[in-house]
Amino acid sequence: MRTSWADSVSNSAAEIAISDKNSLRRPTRSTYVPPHLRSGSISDLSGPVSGTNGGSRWTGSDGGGTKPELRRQGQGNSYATAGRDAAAGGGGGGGRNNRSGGWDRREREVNPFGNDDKIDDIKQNFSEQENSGINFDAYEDIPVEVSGENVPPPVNTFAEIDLGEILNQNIRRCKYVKPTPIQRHAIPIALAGKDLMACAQTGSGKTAAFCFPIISGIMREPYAQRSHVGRTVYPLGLILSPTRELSCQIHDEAKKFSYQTGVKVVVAYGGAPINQQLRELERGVDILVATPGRLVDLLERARVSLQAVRYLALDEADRMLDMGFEPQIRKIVEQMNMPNRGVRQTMLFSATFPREIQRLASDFLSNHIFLAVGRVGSSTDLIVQRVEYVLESDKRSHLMDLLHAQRENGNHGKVIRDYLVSLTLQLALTLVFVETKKGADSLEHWLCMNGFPSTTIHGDRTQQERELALRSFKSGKTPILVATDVAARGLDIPHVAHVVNFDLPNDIDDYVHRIGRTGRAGKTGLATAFFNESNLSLARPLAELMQEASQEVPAWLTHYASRARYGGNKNRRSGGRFGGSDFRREESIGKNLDYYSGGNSGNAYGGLVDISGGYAPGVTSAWD
Ligand SMILES: Nc1ncnc2c1ncn2[C@@H]1O[C@H](COP(=O)(O)OP(=O)(O)OP(=O)(O)O)[C@@H](O)[C@H]1O
Repeated sequence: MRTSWADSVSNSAAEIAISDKNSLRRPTRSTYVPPHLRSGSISDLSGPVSGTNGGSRWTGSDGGGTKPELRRQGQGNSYATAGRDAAAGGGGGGGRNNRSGGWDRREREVNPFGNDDKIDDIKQNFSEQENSGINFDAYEDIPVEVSGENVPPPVNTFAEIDLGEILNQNIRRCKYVKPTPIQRHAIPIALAGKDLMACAQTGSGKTAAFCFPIISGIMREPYAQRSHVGRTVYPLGLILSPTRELSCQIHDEAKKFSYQTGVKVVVAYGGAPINQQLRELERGVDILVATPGRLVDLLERARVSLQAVRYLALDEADRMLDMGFEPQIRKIVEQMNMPNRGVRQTMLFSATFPREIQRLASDFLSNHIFLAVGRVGSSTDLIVQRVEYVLESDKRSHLMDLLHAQRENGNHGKVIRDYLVSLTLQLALTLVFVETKKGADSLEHWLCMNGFPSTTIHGDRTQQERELALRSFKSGKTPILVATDVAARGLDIPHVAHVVNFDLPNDIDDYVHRIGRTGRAGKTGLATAFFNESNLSLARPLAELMQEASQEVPAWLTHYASRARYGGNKNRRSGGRFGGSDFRREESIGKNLDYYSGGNSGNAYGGLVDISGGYAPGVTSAWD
């Protein structure tokens, strides 16, 4: 059995267990009405609703739960004006609608950029060459596939998007000079209020692609004040992710993006003391970033209600909707009073999107736009992939050889380069993936004994240990991290130069996410995999993947691939690159229907479009 599975399931199971225990123990409060039993809107509830208009604030002035694109009509002026006002106020305004929520957070808000807050300096020093970390050349000519109705055109610069001055300042503080391809396409779609299923390669900036529109949308909300009823809070935005560490990371990013906008972002995840999270929630929340287990707990305690959610984003959406998480997600989205699809705006993001998960995901979407940027489900060309035949019994000595070679090349440990000028730490970190939690501990111990400072992250460690391990790895104190699949998705750790698949996963998508911990944001990386007879089901998809990424495929792997039958369903790639094209299109073609021919005429992006190459509907895309 794969660890990735065991880990995520055991993590979420642990979170459910906590939640079950708590809900059983919790004394019934006489005043408490469980959210799912409340039939009315927030405004129907008696009790002190803090906020000018209670339930109607998120529905807009019509009070009727209109779609964002409808709501936004005619708001352009106030939006722009408020942005100007905020800018005139020195960049510290409470957003376009002065989202004070009854308290002034500006004084208390910690600057997530540290002291590096001299916007004018940043502006002055800005140039594409020196900034950003993103090598945009690496993303030139990237194939883009969009399908759906009335797709807004992409933008080339952040300036073309009306995000408002404060958000733009934060983008500059992040040193983002221009949008990445996924951001160029996804942000205008999301700002138009469309539901979105977006696939883009690992490390290509998906987090900002869903955070910017949510923050901007909340800043546009006509009724600015944050509401709560008793101790229940009503976030407007909900971002779900599969692991605690990823939720923390998204939270950190979102806090940077929303700095001084007045939009408050709170994180809730299992394994950490819930009381602290409850206290944070009580101070107010506009965007809640959460893992599903802890969110269910908060919902059952009625400390969070989803009734006001206007924006729902699932990061690593294919993982969130696979067998491990799907029941929990369905419960959260369908049984906890969240506004229906079509009323809320739903955005699903991942680097991989198998077709069967796309089909399942459409239950949560309304007339969505499908967007694929880059070779979906594939690795980026920035990652050099090597696969080596290594017997189980030889794996440790083989790893040792790799690490020694790396050390000799001066590629390991901490090298301080140009300290006085840039204070940049140039780290070369190695991430080693193994199958089991026990295997992780044992390999880490062995590496340490052999003079390679290492640490480990997996589901059997306490959250405190996990966070400590991650910090120690990031800082270079322990430049080797031995991990199970708990670290496979989403984590954005600078300077990971080498990913070693000591044990290969069973699923090619997991491989894609694992190696995607390196070669991020335009930087190059190396991924080495140890392959042997126990990985036969992966031979074919791995060989295909490497070939497509212009990697050297060893002859022995090609041989195994030609003999191999596909293992599980998920590794079957016929009919679409890892679900890299819109399943609606594939199905309509299968049924000989022209799904996109109706209702799209007159819109430049109304049908299936390859923006880089410009092929017509029905023509196979660059990676099919
Ligand atoms: N426009 C931009 N300019 C420069 N850097 C950017 C830009 N957008 C994002 N980044 C940086 O790129 C890195 C990768 O972004 P992010 O973590 O959002 O990738 P991702 O696509 O979500 O990856 P994964 O699929 O692994 O989750 C981050 O360090 C982020 O700060």
